[in-house]
This record gives sequence, structure tokens and C-alpha cells, in this order.
Amino acid sequence: MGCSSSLPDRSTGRLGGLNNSESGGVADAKNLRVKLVLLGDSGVGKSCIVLRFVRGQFDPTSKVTIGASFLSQTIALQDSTTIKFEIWDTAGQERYAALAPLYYRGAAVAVIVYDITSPETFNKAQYWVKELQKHGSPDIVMALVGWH
Ligand SMILES: Nc1nc2c(ncn2[C@@H]2O[C@H](COP(=O)(O)OP(=O)(O)OP(=O)(O)O)[C@@H](O)[C@H]2O)c(=O)[nH]1
Repeated sequence: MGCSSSLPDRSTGRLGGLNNSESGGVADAKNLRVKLVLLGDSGVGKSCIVLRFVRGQFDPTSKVTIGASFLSQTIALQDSTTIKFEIWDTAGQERYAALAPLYYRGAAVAVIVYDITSPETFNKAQYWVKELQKHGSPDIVMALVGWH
């Protein structure tokens, strides 16, 4: 698999807007809390991305997510600021789509994942971008991840 993504440079402080309780981030200037949600079609690798980020592991037998799952990961920046990511990994199957607002509400960051060989998954990614533009936090940071 290859993976490309575009995220703000985490060492430049461009995540400044995230330290805001309305967009899921609180605590003090040195210890930020960021709510992050993953969205995208079923099977595009969302759970694998989260598992890699949180535990450094890859599980090729990764199961379909039911509803959503929650994990967290804290990272330290060069200036010793810490960011605790509170991660909601949503289920991509259509039957769970109605639950998504529960998980993206108040999220400061959304990672939207698609498979670059599958137009349907890209359509779904576009759908999530529009949905978040309409109903997500106004200052949400979105990252589009293309997977293959
Ligand atoms: N070879 C390879 N397979 C991968 C990689 N990432 C994910 N997969 C496979 O892709 C399948 C789906 O991955 P998941 O992370 O469970 O997909 P998901 O987007 O969370 O799917 P839902 O839970 O249904 O929303 C699994 O069978 C993984 O083994 C990767 O980096 N390499």
C-alpha cells in the first residue's frame, strides 16, 4: 500500500485554532487536547491508519468497524508542548452513515480517507468534505488521505 496525505506542519504552531473548547481542544497552552475523526468508505484503511499512529502496529486481519471506535495518542512537539489526539475511527459502511455526526461534532481535525483506485470511495470522500463544510466545526482542519 502507498499512502499520501497533507497535514499542517505540526512544528509551526499552525494548529493554533485547535486550542478551543468549541472545536474539541482544551487544557492549557502547553497541553492541548484535539478531537480527531476519521471518515471514509468501508475498507479504505481508516482503522489500520489509526492503529499505526497509536500503537505502531499493522494488523492485516483488521475487522470492519462497528459503529465507531475510540483511541487516543499523545505526541510531544519540539518545544515540549503536548497534543493529546482523541481519535474517533468511524465505521465506513453505509448503514452507519447516520451516526457520523455524533463523532465529527466538535472535531478539530477530520482525516478523510479514500482508495485512489476506486472512484466510489473518492465520491464518498467528497461527500464527507461537503458534509463537514455544512455541519462540522467552522474552523475544522481537514486532511484528505489517498490510499492504494
Ligand atoms: N496491504 C495492506 N493492506 C492494508 C493496509 N491498510 C489496510 N489494509 C487492508 O485493508 C483492509 C481494510 O482496512 P481497515 O483499516 O479495517 O478499513 P476501514 O476503512 O477501517 O474499514 P471500515 O471499518 O469498514 O470503515 C484490511 O483488510 C487491511 O488488512 C496496508 O497498508 N497495506
